Amino acid sequence: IVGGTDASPGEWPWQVSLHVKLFRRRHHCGGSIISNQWILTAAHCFMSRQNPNIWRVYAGILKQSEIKEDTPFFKVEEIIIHPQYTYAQTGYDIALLKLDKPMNFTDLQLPICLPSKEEANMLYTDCWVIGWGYRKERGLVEDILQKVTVPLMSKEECQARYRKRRIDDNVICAGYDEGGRDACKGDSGGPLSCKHEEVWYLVGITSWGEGCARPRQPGVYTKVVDYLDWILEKTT
Ligand SMILES: COC(=O)Nc1ccc2c(c1)CCCCCCC[C@H](NC(=O)/C=C/c1cc(Cl)ccc1-n1cnnn1)c1nc-2c(Cl)[nH]1
Repeated sequence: IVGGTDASPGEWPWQVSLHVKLFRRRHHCGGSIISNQWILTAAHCFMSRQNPNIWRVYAGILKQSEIKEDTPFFKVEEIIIHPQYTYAQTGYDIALLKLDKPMNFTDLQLPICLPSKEEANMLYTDCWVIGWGYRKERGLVEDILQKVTVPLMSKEECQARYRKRRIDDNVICAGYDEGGRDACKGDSGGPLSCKHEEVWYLVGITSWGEGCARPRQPGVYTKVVDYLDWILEKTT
């Protein structure tokens, strides 16, 4: 996260850290708890790593340094990648992880609400992107979870910023024309969370951008409300 501040314990209880256990263990992507057995994240996190056995889901943590060999984690039973996904810039950047057993909810690990179809065109005004990603394009994974507020922008405005690309319908863009605050490497898969009438909704999944926090290069997020049918089909 570029231009953010430290999160507090329990502030974002739906945020998880997805680790890959290969030669060494390391943070790979963010994700969001949407029920006691399902995590919603980005499809691009799994390119060439689709074997569920190498993944570890750490929930209820604020700092990466809380994760040690004996720190409890959830195993992944199944990885479901959207069938139309090819790569982040062409959309469908969404995936579901089924945990091998249901998690108990605590003050530090709780689900976030999925947006409702009725509110698909809602203009959310209190949106935050969070993660342990880099603070700048050439950086390192952060220890303390970072948060930054970003304004949503219209599809037309986003298309105008990314003229070389086709910004399709099922993404949502967020960022500042002057730059300075954005997601960055290591934040992908995590939530774009928006608060509306005291309830938090999972409006976006951190997907891609042209550099981090550059002027007029907003972050591009998978628009979760456009995938509600797919999510419900796969999780019920
Ligand atoms: C110590 O552990 C680590 O260093 N871990 C570790 C550290 C870093 C990384 C990994 C592991 C995962 C790499 C492969 C999967 C994922 C590959 C793509 C992924 N993208 C993002 O997270 C965000 C993109 C992004 C999103 C928005 Cl909304 C806006 C601008 C963005 N950026 C544009 N340029 N940079 N960011 C990424 N993630 C990393 C990189 Cl490196 N790139």
